[in-house]
Amino acid sequence: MTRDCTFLVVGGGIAGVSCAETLAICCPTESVLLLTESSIVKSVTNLVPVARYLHKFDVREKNVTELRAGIAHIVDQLEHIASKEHWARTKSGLVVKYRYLCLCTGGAPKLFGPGQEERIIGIRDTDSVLELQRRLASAKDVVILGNGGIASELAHELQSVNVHWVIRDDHISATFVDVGAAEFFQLANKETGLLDTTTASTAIKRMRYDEMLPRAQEQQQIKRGAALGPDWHRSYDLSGAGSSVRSLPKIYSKTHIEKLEELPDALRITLKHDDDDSIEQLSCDFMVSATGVQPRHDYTSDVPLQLAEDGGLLVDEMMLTNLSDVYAAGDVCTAAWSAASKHWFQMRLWTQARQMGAMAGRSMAAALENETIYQDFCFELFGHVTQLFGFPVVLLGRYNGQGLGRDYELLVRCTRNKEYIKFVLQNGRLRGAILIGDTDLAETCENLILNGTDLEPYGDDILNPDIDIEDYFD
Ligand SMILES: Cc1cc2nc3c(=O)[nH]c(=O)nc-3n(C[C@H](O)[C@H](O)[C@H](O)COP(=O)(O)OP(=O)(O)OC[C@H]3O[C@@H](n4cnc5c(N)ncnc54)[C@H](O)[C@@H]3O)c2cc1C
Ligand SMILES: NC(=O)C1=CN([C@@H]2O[C@H](COP(=O)(O)OP(=O)(O)OC[C@H]3O[C@@H](n4cnc5c(N)ncnc54)[C@H](OP(=O)(O)O)[C@@H]3O)[C@@H](O)[C@H]2O)C=CC1
Repeated sequence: MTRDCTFLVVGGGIAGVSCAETLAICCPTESVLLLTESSIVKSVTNLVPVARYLHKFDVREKNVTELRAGIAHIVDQLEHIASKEHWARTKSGLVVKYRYLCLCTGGAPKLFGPGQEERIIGIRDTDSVLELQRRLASAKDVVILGNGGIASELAHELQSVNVHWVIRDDHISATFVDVGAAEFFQLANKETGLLDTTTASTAIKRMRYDEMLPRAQEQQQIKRGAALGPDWHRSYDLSGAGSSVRSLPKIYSKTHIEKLEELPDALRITLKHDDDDSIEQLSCDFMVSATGVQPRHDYTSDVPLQLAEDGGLLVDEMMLTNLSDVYAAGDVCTAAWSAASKHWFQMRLWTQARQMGAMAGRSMAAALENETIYQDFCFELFGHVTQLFGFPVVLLGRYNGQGLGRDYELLVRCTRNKEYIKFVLQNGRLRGAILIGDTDLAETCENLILNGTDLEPYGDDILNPDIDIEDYFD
């Protein structure tokens, strides 16, 4: 069995669908074929600009048959790529001859432990959330391991269950925010409902911080499925079998798991606290290992695909891999140019999956037409819009001083239970920002970062609540 197409895109997540849609728009007379494991694919809807580079959007699941006209599909799994001869083979034995190929096969949760434990789960796709829900229904104690996006969401969303949150850092949500913002969230969480906004007091602080260096990633395990959409937890009841009185998660900071034991009716976890090497034991019904993503490329190729240290397929600015006419986008790839970018770096997020998918589509279309194109301007500035602990959050540029060494200053404005604004300044220039709450500062910060405006003359006034900096710089 064989099939021909000009463009073959593999993966029905946001990267694959964005790539296929871009190709269908750029090359309406060419054949675009989407090869996907599942007939349910993801697409972006309700795209709303928050600033010039920042967008909010919803992710919708739809049947692959509902994709725009001009995109054909096959529900199957990629097994092998013969890049020199320009064909790919699927698990069911179908050979697809292509001119250009794009790999958008996403990632899988990287679980803690050897991967055999029945009581450790990861969250990635709809199936994994249904499994979480099933286990929660009879659970009284749950451990969350990890300090990134999923852990932060679950710590806020799980109800009627005792949540034990084990983190290696000294503060919560460390992949996204600093210690000050973490305190802001925890305080707001405790005081929700008691807030009197009229008496909220504002404090401004300037301080120097050391860079928080990334730690080595550990255990890995491969699982299937397209990743969930933003606000995925709103569509599911995440209640346990315990008391319905809302209790805050118990946080075990600067703590490692020393040992895991699977008992007939529980998981016993031995914790070691880094500060004093003390040992503590916990028993839980199950543990959610929210410990990051492992790029997923469980197919073979005639020429080995070049991998980055984190296991991603290395791609250049045009999203091209080391294989001729083979591109990659989204969670499966690692941006080779990331380290050299002034204001952008890679994080495995929806926004970047969408941008990379579209960029790969444009590159493939340009290659077919023999045209030269440039990298999209969206890769000039890192931007992420999300929601943490019920607050809108905007992250811009090197928001945690990533890659700036020790050579930067922080300017922070905090209004309890209302807003937390952090500017990362280097040589008087804004290099990054964390904006929590309805600050309306996203576009101004984008401009200040990209224009490299000298903010030295304004001193701490730059965050003075009595000065409208939006007006100031417009
Ligand atoms: C619980 C959760 C919440 C998240 N929340 C947010 C958020 O709020 N904001 C945000 O920015 N990001 C969030 N993310 C991250 C975001 O979902 C991912 O970065 C993004 O979805 C990656 O898209 P992708 O298309 O690269 O990969 P995926 O969505 O993983 O899609 C990969 C696709 O490839 C298919 N595939 C894999 N191998 C093969 C093969 N051999 N043959 C055929 N098909 C194959 C898979 O079935 C899948 O359809 C979240 C992730 C998770 C897990
Ligand atoms: N709102 C949003 O934007 C959301 C985004 N996401 C995205 O989905 C993906 C998956 O999320 P998630 O799994 O939370 O991944 P993240 O990469 O966000 O976080 C992984 C966390 O696990 C920690 N970790 C890794 N290994 C271990 C270990 N062996 N023991 C203890 N802790 C460990 C990491 O610590 P360290 O940094 O020290 O290695 C880090 O805190 C990510 O790309 C994330 O950005 C998910 C949910 C919400």
